[in-house]
Amino acid sequence: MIEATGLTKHYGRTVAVDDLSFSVQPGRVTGFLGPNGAGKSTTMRMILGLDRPTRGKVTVKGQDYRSLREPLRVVGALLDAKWVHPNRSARAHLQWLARSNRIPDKRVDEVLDAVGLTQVAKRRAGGFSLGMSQRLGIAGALLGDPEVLMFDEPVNGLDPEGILWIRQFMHRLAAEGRTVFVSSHLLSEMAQTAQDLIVIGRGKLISQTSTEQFIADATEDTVRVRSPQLDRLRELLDGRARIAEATASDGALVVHGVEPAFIGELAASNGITLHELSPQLGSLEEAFMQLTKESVEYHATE
Ligand SMILES: Nc1ncnc2c1ncn2[C@@H]1O[C@H](COP(=O)(O)OP(=O)(O)OP(=O)(O)O)[C@@H](O)[C@H]1O
Repeated sequence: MIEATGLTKHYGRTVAVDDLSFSVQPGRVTGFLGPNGAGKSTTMRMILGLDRPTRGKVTVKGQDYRSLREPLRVVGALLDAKWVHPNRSARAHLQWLARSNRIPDKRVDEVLDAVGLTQVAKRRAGGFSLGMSQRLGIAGALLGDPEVLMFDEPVNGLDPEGILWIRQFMHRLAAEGRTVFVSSHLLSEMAQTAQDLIVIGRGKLISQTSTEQFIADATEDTVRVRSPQLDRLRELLDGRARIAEATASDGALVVHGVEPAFIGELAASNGITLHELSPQLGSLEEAFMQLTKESVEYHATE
């Protein structure tokens, strides 16, 4: 569990993090979402004691990171996948990390296996692809078998296979009861990875909610419908008070103001065949951009 209260960080006149309060729960993947420069990395660095807050505080399992006696056993983090000695092998890199934290060598083989790097453990880490480097970084984060894991933009630059692997791996870690906190500037990615979302912009909290709720709010009652009996369906919909607007586009009807289930039931009870009945997820990115627009503009004019 991670808890921030009034967390604030100034760099000279730049307010990187501004009175941020949130909590990250165990057993779930929590997405930390915000446009570039929103303050995600700064917040993560403060959680890890790499930066001191100007005001406020952040604790991990109720404690300040700096007061943890064996921090690697409590929090594991991947901030920068390229943070390895290029000439060291993957195993040597992990052994060095393990030994400096009094973690037994056998744990190195366990984490190599967990991330699927056993076969290449003797190869020099400097020659690793980005996907392999990310796996090595994650192996390092897992060394102390910590309850809390943090990943800063872990899927940046990865191919679809790598993204899928990371996503599934995070779900597995959360299912084991761990607290998984992962940052991204892509809502579409987070919507598929995270169960909870903490959205920030310009260092300030914009929203803290479940991903499901965020999507429900963002895509509220916009549904695309295709049917060979579209005119009939339109007539039926037009008669309903809850219809806000109905417009035809590329042969489909875009309906606002009602839920998909309502349209499905209406169609079924009138013997209308549906070829498509889809909630509009396209508006998800729009909702995110709308939410964070001010913060992006602020940075663009800085
Ligand atoms: N060491 C520093 N010195 C001065 N300003 C900094 C420092 N670190 C971050 N900042 C500024 O603080 C703000 C937040 O940056 P931060 O890197 O935390 O954002 P971010 O959300 O992680 O962005 P990105 O997605 O681009 O990594 C930015 O305006 C950045 O320029």
